[in-house]
Formats: sequence, C-alpha cells, structure tokens
Amino acid sequence: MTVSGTDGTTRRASAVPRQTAGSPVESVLPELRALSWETGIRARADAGLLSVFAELPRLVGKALGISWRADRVRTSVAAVATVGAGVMAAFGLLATQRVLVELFAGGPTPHRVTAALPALGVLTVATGIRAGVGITIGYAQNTLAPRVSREVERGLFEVTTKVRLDAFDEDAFADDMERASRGTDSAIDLVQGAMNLFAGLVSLLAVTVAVIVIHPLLLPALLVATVPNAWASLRAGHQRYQTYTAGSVRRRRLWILHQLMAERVSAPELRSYGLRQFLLDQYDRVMRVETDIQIALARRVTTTTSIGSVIGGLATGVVYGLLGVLLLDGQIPLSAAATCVIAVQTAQRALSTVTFQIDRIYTDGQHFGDYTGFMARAVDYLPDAGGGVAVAPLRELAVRGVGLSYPDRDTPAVNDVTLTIQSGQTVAFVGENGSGKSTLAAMIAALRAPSRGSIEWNGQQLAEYDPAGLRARIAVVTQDYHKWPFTAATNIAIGDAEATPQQERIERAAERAVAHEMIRDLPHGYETLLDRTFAKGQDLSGGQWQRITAARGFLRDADLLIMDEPSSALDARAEDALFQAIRDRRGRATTILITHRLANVRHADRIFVLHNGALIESGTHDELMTTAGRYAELFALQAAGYQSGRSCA
Ligand SMILES: Nc1ncnc2c1ncn2[C@@H]1O[C@H](COP(=O)(O)OP(=O)(O)OP(=O)(O)O)[C@@H](O)[C@H]1O
Repeated sequence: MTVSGTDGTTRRASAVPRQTAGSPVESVLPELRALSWETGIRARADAGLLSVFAELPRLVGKALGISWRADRVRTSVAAVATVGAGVMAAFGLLATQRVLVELFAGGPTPHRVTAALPALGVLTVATGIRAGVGITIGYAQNTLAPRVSREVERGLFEVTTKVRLDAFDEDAFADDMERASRGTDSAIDLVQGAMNLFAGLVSLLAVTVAVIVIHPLLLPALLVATVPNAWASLRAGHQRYQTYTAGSVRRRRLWILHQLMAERVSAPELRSYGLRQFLLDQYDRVMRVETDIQIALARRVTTTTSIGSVIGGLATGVVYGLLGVLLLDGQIPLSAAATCVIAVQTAQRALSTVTFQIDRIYTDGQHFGDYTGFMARAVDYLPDAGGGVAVAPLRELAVRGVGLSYPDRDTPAVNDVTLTIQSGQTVAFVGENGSGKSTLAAMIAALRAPSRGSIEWNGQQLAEYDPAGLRARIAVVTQDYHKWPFTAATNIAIGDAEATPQQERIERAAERAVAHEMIRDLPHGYETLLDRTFAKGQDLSGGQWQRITAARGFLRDADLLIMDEPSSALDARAEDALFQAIRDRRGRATTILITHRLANVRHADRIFVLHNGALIESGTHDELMTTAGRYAELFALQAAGYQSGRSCA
C-alpha cells in the first residue's frame, strides 16, 4: 500500500500511526512526565492567596539564610541600605509636605520661596542619599548573586559527584536530582526576590508613617487606593500561572517535535524512515490547538488586567474624592492633600513591587525547596568512608557468593557468584546479553556494592580499603563509555586524572589502543576538540571513540584492568592489535575482559561463563570446549558464521 505525502512523493505506508481527523494529538505522543522546572509555577497556580502569605515568612527566611552563608558583608550592606532607602523615602515625603506648606502659605512669593528653601534642601539631600543607597543596593545584590550561585551549585555538585552509583538506578533519585538542579538557579532569584520584597515593604512602611505624621485621616485614603489594586494584581498573577500550566504539555509536545524535525541526531532516521509527513501532521495538529488556546488566553489576560486597572482607577478616584471632601471641610490643609497624592503614587509603585515579588518568591521558593529536599535525601546515598586500609599490589582477587539485585527487578542481575582471579591472569567473562557480566565487573571495580557476598583483594574485603587507593589500582573501560567534550589528549589523560598529563605517556597509551595514527590525522592532532558544540570541534566514528576509550584504560597500566566490550565497533585490524596489547599484560598485570567475540578469549587464562546472573561454567577455552556446555555452543555458533556455506544472503 502506498500513501502520498504533501511533498508529492509516494511512499509505502509504514507502521507509523497517521493522524485521523479529529483524533487527539495526545493519543499519538505518549504521556509526558511532569517537568521539574514547572514545580513552582504549578504550586503557585494551585495555591490560594492565604497559603501563599502563610508560607512567605519561611521562604524569605530561607533566602536570607542562603544569602548570609554566601556573603555576610554584602547581605548586611544590602539590608541596611534597603532600610536606609525607606527612611530617606519617608524623609523625602515629609520634606515635600513642608515645601508645599511654605509655598501654599500667605505672603509675597519671594518670601514663600525663601521659607521653603530649608525643606527643599532636606528634600534634595534625601533624594540624593536615596539614589546613592539605591546604587549600593544594586551593587550589593549584583555581586551577591554569583556568590549565592556558587555556594548553592557547588553544594549540589559535591553531592551528585559523590553519591553511590546505585542512586542513579532509582527513578525517584534521578527526578529529584533534575529538580534540584533547577533549584540552584532559583536560589539567586529567591534571594533577590526577598530583598526586593523587603525594599518594597520598607518603602510602603515609610510612606505609611509619613502619611500618618502628616495627617492620620490620610491613612484610610491610602489603604483604599492601594489594597484593591494589590489584590487585583495578585489575582491576575494567579490566573497567569494557571493559564501557563494549562498550556505546558502542548508547549513541550511542540518542543519535542521541534527537536525531532530540526536536530542533527534525528535527521538521518527521519529521512530513512520517511517520517517527514508524519511529524508535520503532528505539528499542524498541535499548533491548531495551541493557536486557539493562545487567542483565548489573550482574551482572558486582557479582561483580568482591565479589571485590575478599573479597580485601581476607581479606588484612586475614591481617594481623590475623599481628599476633596476633607479639603472642603477644612479637615486637612492643601499641602497635606497634595502630599497624599504623591504618597498614593509612591505606595502604589511600592505595592506593585511587593505583589510581583510575592509571586516570584513563592514559585522560586518551591524550586529551592526541591534543592534543599534533595540535599537532605541524598545523604542516604553517600558512600561509606571506607576502611582506610592502604591498597597493596594485587596478588589475588576472590569473589565469594556475590549477588546484586537492581531496584524494581524480580530476579537478581548477579546471583551467588564465586570465582578467583590470580595476579597476572587475563580472564574473560562471557555470556548472553543481560547475563550479568557488566554488573559483576562493576562490583569487582568497587563501583557497586554487592547486595550479598563479598569481594576480596588480597584476602581483605574491598569495603575495608581506602577508596582512592583502590581507584588508583583499578582501571575500567566501560561498555557505555562517555564522550567527554575535551581534546583527544585530555580524553586519554583523564584515565589518570591525578597525574600531570604527559604527552609521551598519552601517545604510548594511544599506540597500544591503535588510536595514535587516527588521532594524528585529526585536524589538530591530539589537541582536536572531540565535541561539535565547540568551534572547530570534530565528530568521531564509533570505532574511533572506542580506540580513545581503550587508550584511556591503558594509560595507567593499572594492576587490574577491566575492559567491557572494548572492540564491539572496531575493524578487524584494530581489534587484533587491541587484543595483542591486552595479551601483552599477561604475567605482569591482571585483565578482566568482557566480550561477545569469543575468538578473542581463546587465549584467556580462564573463562567464566555467566547465565541469568549465575556462574555456570569456568575453565580454559580447551576445557570448556571439551565440556560441550553453553560456551562450546556459543563458540560453535560464532565459528559457523565464518565457515563457508553459511551467510545471511
Ligand atoms: N541500572 C540498572 N537498573 C536495572 N536493571 C539493570 C541495570 N543494569 C543492568 N540491569 C539488568 O541487569 C541484568 C544484567 O545486566 P548486565 O548489564 O550486567 O548484563 P551483561 O551481561 O553485561 O549484558 P550485555 O552483554 O548486554 O552487556 C539485565 O537483566 C539488565 O537488564
């Protein structure tokens, strides 16, 4: 069956589900996880005003706590300067009123102006000081921000780089960590929000005090002019957050589609599977819904902000009316009425800062709560300090009744395995996919602690040794190696991160891993950056990367080298050279080799065969072939592939 795309091409219908008219897009793309960085926004969308106010003091306290720990001097300067700015605002208002009193008094104009001069002087000084204090606050806040960021982020990285590997097996931990990362960004916002809130409140208080001093009757007028406006503004904020969260899933679907259609990694498969029309259909469908929602949102926001403005305008009108009545009645002088108008405007500005900061503190506070929560929970995953015993060169490695079960798995990945490896041996772990080879190797490398049994290095349990000492004697080349975004030289040098990188040593390791020539052919040789994110960065093929990771493993010539599938992407010549380099370690250092290419383990001193987590056979190649068990069966299967008459054609 063929279908026509909008590009005019005709192609075979595939298993990809096509959208049918009216079917919801959500049914095609699977359910999305809740996004970590939306936690705060969601919380604010759900929270009523009362709960926001109830939580505010705790959040502000938290913010000041981080700020204080990050830099006491700057925090104190910002706090004192903020109070100073408020006091100057009050002074300014009182001085304004004095100026107006003198200007509205009787007598010739020159006399009135002369009488107003001292108050005018105070006003000028207060305004000047306030401006200076404002600059000080800005400077203190701006220089505090990087310090807060460093304090919080460093704390997070200290934990994420230290927790045990098994922490990452738990979904909850990974989610927790993602949310905590977002929480580090919000720490600065939380601190700045708290300071701005403080500044707004001080300013409000200053205006209130000044107004009461001028005339107590002006206080109710001030309240009428500001409170309804503030309420409307908080309400509008609440609605904005609600609308935002309602559109979140759609925006993320669009983002996923964007990545699928306009990113390098998906480009080849998009073309080879002919996914273009399928993805464009999905995009159109989501966008149609999104456009309707955006129009509805625009209407809603306009209505809300209009209501806010009307309430604010009416309230201000009421105040001005009230002032007029008080003036006509002779209850307040003209100067007080004029000052009140200025006070109302100042208070409205301060209150709009306060309401904005309340929303900001509440949402950022939730994110920061994720961070502090994660830091508290992560303590459970920190490794034991280790026994501190110095690690001697390996003589014998004994695995005794070892088992490991991953979370949410019914069957153990490794089950009651017992084996011994002598120094200088090259041994192989073989077995079908999922038989537990990598898991067992990770326990031997002390990357994972066994759930049952023990692993002994020279007769002493791994847990009793100094962890850094063990790390120095064990090198691991993992199957799922990471492509570090460094130069080729550094990618090899990190195999011994504690030593000062030496070019000659790096090149020797590269030669053993058949990587030297390949690296020299790169545009900048060993200094070529292996990540295309960077200018002049280069991509390597899978096999080229594998050579570099093998070189990383060879760099230290460790007592124990564990190589997990080091040749799965290598060409025949490179593979042969790599295994020659591994054989060269025999008698001198110990190597554990994990591979599915059984021809490469023929010369191993001992081969351990795993099946469903259990050790089912062990011996030399010849012994195992004679036994005619699972190893012999797997070996025969592979060997048959190379014999004439058997091909996939
Ligand atoms: N992090 C993990 N969380 C949960 N289960 C895991 C995890 N890692 C491995 N497993 C499971 O443990 C079992 C053993 O996996 P392991 O990677 O040790 O096998 P392997 O023999 O190295 O496989 P392969 O030959 O495919 O590399 C498998 O069933 C696998 O699905």
